[in-house]
Amino acid sequence: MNSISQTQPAEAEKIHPLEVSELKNILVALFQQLGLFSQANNILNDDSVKTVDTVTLANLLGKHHIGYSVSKVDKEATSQAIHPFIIVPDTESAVMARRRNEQYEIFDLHTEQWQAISAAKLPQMGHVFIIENLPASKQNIRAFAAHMSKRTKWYRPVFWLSLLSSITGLAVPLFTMAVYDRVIGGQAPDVLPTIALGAALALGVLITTRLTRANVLASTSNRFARDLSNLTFKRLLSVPLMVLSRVGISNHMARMRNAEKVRTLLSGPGGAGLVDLPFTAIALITIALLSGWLVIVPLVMLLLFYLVMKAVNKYAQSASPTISGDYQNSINELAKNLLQLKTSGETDGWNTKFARQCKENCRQNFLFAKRNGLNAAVAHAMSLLTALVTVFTGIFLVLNQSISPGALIACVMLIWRITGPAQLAFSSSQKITMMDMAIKQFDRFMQASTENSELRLDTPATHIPPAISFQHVTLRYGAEVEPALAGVSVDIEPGENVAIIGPNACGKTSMLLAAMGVAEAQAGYVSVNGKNQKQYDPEAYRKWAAFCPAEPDIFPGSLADNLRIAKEDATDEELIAAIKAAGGESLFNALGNDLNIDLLNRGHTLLSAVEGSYISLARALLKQSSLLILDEPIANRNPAAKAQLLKTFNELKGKSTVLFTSHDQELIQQADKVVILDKGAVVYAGPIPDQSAQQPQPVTPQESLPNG
Ligand SMILES: Nc1ncnc2c1ncn2[C@@H]1O[C@H](COP(=O)(O)OP(=O)(O)OP(=O)(O)O)[C@@H](O)[C@H]1O
Repeated sequence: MNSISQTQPAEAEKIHPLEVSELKNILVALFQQLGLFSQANNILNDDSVKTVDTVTLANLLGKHHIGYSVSKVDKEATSQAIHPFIIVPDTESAVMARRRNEQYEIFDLHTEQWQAISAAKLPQMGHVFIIENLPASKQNIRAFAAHMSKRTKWYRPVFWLSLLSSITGLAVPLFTMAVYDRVIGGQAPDVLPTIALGAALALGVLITTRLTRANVLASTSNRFARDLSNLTFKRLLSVPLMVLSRVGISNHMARMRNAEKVRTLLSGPGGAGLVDLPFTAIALITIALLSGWLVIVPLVMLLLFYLVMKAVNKYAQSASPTISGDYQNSINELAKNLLQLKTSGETDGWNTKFARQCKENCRQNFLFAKRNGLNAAVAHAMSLLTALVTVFTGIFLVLNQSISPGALIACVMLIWRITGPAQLAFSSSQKITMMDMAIKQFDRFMQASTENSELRLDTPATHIPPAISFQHVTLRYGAEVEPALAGVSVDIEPGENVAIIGPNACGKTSMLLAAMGVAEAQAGYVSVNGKNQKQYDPEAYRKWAAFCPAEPDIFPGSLADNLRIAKEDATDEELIAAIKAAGGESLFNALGNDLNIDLLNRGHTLLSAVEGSYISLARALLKQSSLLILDEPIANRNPAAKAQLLKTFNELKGKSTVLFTSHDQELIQQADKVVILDKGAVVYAGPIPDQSAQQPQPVTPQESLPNG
């Protein structure tokens, strides 16, 4: 995928907050014009894309791997456009246009024809989405570099500001020289005010350019960090679950933190030092002009500086802490399992482990800090030495009267303008190494395959309950482990209510995850309405299918915030109806019938697991989907909540296809069909067995069903 395509939504966000009429049709037409007919159909048939604003436009281009850029309407940009482009004016409706030879054409949505138009008639105010490359383009293996190059504008002002600041930075040494040689040596005090005024002016310019440049660099690095965070997060969401679960949470956190490392690339003194480094050439040229061959001395010293610092840096890097990752993992684990640890009373072992890691972490960090201290001290000493050697060599030139004393003083002052940035750049070398690693990791991550592809563009028919068929599904979570599902074949009719039951770890959840398309089978497939589930657009499919996990996930915010994750535009009435249908009336009452109370901060009480499960189930019910996939929706409910949930289940019959796992016999009894799993294989699939026909003694159906 081209990284560019995903960098722009944040840019697009601020440009056109209003909904743009017909933008969806324009986007569909654009895809058709680009020859991407499946993608065009995907957008056209996706019910969740009702209206398109510029953010959605950017997201949809990104989703379908179209590389694009957004800028203010600009003749130069549009005249270079190879593909059709979309102009979103500030006031009028959006248009799709293209350049044909020397002429522009705009697309008429009604006649579906291109019509010639003069350049002057194209909207002049607004933003233009230029299509840069199509999905077939080769994957960019240097995603970060590609992203950097998109932000072309930042380095131009930085270049000019740095140049100006380097030139005005010459002022102080040169004025000092003038004072020494002309005012003192030449006995001409009358020129002093002019020199002072010039020096003040130069200093003013120097300070202003430095401040402005610091702002540009800080804002650029923040933009990078923001874009990279967005890109990483989006990519995380589109990587298949199996890949994500193999990698682990700490890695995801490290990835998100990479953006922070990149933030330090340009901001701060290290960044300024790096930017200034090429401009030290100006100081070197000035030294050469003032003192001739004396310039060789700082040049040789700089080479020595470089060699010594390289060795010292290597020495410092060899002490880079290696335990940081493990230490961070321990902290995460500790925070997550604090309650279990306290209740188990087995804290001694953890204490010892944690204290050991803490001590080792401190030891490694101390050693590293010590070596970095040495690094800084050597860099400082080398700077001093360079200045001193220049002074000592220069004295002979002064005594020879080859150069004036003022020129020597100016040269020594200029040496600091060279060694200063060099010192800063060297002291940032650790940051640079870390950032280099972060960039490489980012590039690798951007190459990870995602679930989205041009083969997955069908949108499901969301208004009818689907038929679902598991066809010889075999699913394993790792090469070395037994399959969680082994050749599972089950047919589920539209509107059927199916209970998946069996002992613990028999593969019930895995079957639900396969139906959701988040766990991918290695063999066999799941078909939905006769189509392989993998043909559907993963986002559209999961927007439609309502899933309730066994472990509730509560996000910071209120009950309303937590429920609207499932349906953004749900009314308060819908939210209340959903929480009640999930059996969570008691939770709603406990919250004072207020949807907007912060769940995590209400008097510092936390939600119980069952309260959380009401919210998870309510989220699923809120979607009013024709496909419900529920993992243990009824576990540990009180009788009133359970009765309500049984009623809800009854009401769903025929309207939605429902797959659920449960150990609750009453709920299982309501199902139209049961699938009994054992060690990942189906041992029975069909209507609830008629117990009386099989048993000589009448037994309750509950007794005959496997009880997990
Ligand atoms: N993400 C995963 N990574 C590795 N193994 C997994 C993963 N999820 C499940 N498993 C393994 O797959 C097998 C089936 O697990 P699954 O959760 O599907 O069973 P289950 O019947 O739902 O169990 P339970 O009733 O305990 O919820 C188990 O052996 C489990 O350890």
